Amino acid sequence: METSVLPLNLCHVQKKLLILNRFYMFIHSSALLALIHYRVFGLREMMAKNEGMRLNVLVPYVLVFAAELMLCFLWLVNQGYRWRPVSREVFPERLPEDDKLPAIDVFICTADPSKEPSVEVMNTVISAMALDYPPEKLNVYLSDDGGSAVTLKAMIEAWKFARFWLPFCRKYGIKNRCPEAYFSSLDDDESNRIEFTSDKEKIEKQYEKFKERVEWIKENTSMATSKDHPARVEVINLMADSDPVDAGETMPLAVYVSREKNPSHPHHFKAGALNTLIRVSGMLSNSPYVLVLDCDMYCSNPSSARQAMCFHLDPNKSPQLAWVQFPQKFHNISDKDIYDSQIRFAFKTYWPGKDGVGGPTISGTGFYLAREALYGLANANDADLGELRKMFGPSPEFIRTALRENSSNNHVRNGEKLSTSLLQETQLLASCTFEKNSQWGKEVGFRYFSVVEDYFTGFSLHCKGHISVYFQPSKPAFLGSATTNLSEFLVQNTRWCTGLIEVALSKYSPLFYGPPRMSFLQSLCYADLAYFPFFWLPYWCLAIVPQLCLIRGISLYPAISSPYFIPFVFIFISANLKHLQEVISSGLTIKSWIYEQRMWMIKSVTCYTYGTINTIMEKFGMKEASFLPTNKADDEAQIKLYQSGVYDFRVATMFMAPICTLIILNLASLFLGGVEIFRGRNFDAMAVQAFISMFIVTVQYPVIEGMFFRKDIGRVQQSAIVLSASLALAILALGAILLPSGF
Ligand SMILES: O=c1ccn([C@@H]2O[C@H](COP(=O)(O)OP(=O)(O)O[C@H]3O[C@H](CO)[C@@H](O)[C@H](O)[C@H]3O)[C@@H](O)[C@H]2O)c(=O)[nH]1
Ligand SMILES: [Mn+2]
Repeated sequence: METSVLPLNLCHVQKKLLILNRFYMFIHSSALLALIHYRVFGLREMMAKNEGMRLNVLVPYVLVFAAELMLCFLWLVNQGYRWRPVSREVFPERLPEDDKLPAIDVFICTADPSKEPSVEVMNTVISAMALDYPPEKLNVYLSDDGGSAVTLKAMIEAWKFARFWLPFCRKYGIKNRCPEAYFSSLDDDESNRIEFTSDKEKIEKQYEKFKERVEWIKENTSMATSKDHPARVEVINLMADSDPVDAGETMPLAVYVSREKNPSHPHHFKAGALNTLIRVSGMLSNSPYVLVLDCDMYCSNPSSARQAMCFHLDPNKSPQLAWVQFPQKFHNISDKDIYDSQIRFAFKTYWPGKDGVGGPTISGTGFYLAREALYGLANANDADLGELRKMFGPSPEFIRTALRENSSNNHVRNGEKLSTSLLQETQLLASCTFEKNSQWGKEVGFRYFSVVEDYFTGFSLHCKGHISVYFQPSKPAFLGSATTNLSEFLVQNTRWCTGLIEVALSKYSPLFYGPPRMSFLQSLCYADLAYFPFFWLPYWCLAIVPQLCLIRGISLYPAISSPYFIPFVFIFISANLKHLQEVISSGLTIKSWIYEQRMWMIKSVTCYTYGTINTIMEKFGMKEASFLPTNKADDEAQIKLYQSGVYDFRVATMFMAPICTLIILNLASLFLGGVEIFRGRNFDAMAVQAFISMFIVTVQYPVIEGMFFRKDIGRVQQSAIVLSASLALAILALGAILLPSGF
């Protein structure tokens, strides 16, 4: 046995951050205890004094206290990821020889060529085929949920172009292997040799031709997607005419899969598509590892496969390692990322923290997963065929591949025609009835329980004892298109919140389901993700109750002269400084801190609120689950607004109204309360409430601008303003009726 083998990867605990985090947890929680102490005693005092028993004073006090308790609880579950943040390092040069590397199946999902432009999707396909990995060990599967002829034809074109692109990349060691990104980037670090320059010109022309052909296909083929079509599996290598341009160049296997769709069968959105790919690929290549990509997430750095293998092939790794997650990064983030489209918090702060306590959750795209983990065969070792059918469905051929009883079917790549029986089998595996009476979506494959299939599948695998790893390379491995307009962003976030609340309000609620199955800290991390949409409860409350009381002169917070004023101020400052520290150590500036605060408030009163309502309606059967893919097609005017940091308020009234109502209400309370305070009444006791309104109004200033001062297309629509003003008036009137004057 060799003992001096150098490790393939290292894990570093971020010691300084760990100490800072734990110190912060300690002092912040002490201040929270002081706050609770103040509230409990305040309540007792109120009860003791007879006049204090007036319900209309007690109710606002109790509401604010309840909101604060909720915030304390959410703060508490938010600490899991702060406990032990880590970072990782890999040494791909220490990997075994190419011929000893395991094969990888790449899964790319697309659903609709009008929302997900084919050229962009094909760039993802091409960049995946061009990963720095032995091509005979790379198999790229594209799932087309729209069953669109455009996508199939475009994929054939992509494959033909890749036959030139791959040798070019290999020959010159091109680092950016997504053609669109490569040709539009200015930094050209390749050599300037004459041969290279002429080759580059040639390939660029071919790329332009490829794009033209895809455009031609789009113009001459129906762009319609269908919810009712048979299964179709095509091996692109066999379809593209195979005049051997570069004889000797091995190409990865490329397969187009469009599963059968039928309106009377649930299709489970992306999770359903991925499960079909698992089965079909099991028949055709059956690689032990799987890379999952969204159709817009191209491989920006071809090294990711080898980097991931530094974990999966580590001889010292735990046999439980199921996936290596890379961060989601985006190519279209503005310096002024006003919507926090990059989801900084998750990928820069949260995931490294989770990595220290059991591993990050699956983030939908950019992860290398061990196929076996999805089969859950560990407990089914000596299951008989009957039991296996109950798990995997009625295909003995597929079961054999899952048990790895037949060697992988490499004949497909070698140019042999797909045998009719094999083809029929894949079609059966992609049919919409195949999963009936099986464990697909439950115990096998990606889980269907929630529309955030990534979160729930990760949770489920972690509950089964698997672990995962988060790796952030210095050069981003994958780049996608983030949603950069408010409308799209709010719809997407509402979908996520709906999915998370589905889990939070179910028997899988992480604080209950997690602890017997995973560490408490890891359960906290999952709980935090599932519960954060509940922020809407305290946010609504704190945006209305203190304000109405301010107008009526009812004090809900300690006076400046009271010793309890200190913990309140401390909590506010400490929480915000911590947030600021996390923003700054993510490499951003104080501006991003304000953007995040703003979006947090906006999302709370819209996405989080509607997400909860959606889930409750689904539970009562009043609404069906849905997954509307985001729009990835560019809208020039909208991109311009985002790039210049101007909010685009062309948003459905349903989203705009809650935001505007609360802002108008806060403006009114600031004004009316301010007048009273100016008259010399009770400033000492009302200061905190005045500050809350002031804070909200200041942070949300761009919305005020959008309502009253902007004239461009992105301003808030008149109808939304009128509706919001009326709603705000109604709330004010209600306050005036229900609350006694404290002056
Ligand atoms: O019925 C569907 C719906 C979507 N998709 C594909 O799923 C991917 C993600 O969809 P997108 O519209 O980009 O949603 P996002 O909200 O941006 O996706 C994030 O959130 C999802 C969970 O809600 C995860 O699955 C994704 O990986 C993650 O990037 C895309 O490639 C779609 O083509 C399908 O294949 N079938
Ligand atoms: Mn997306």
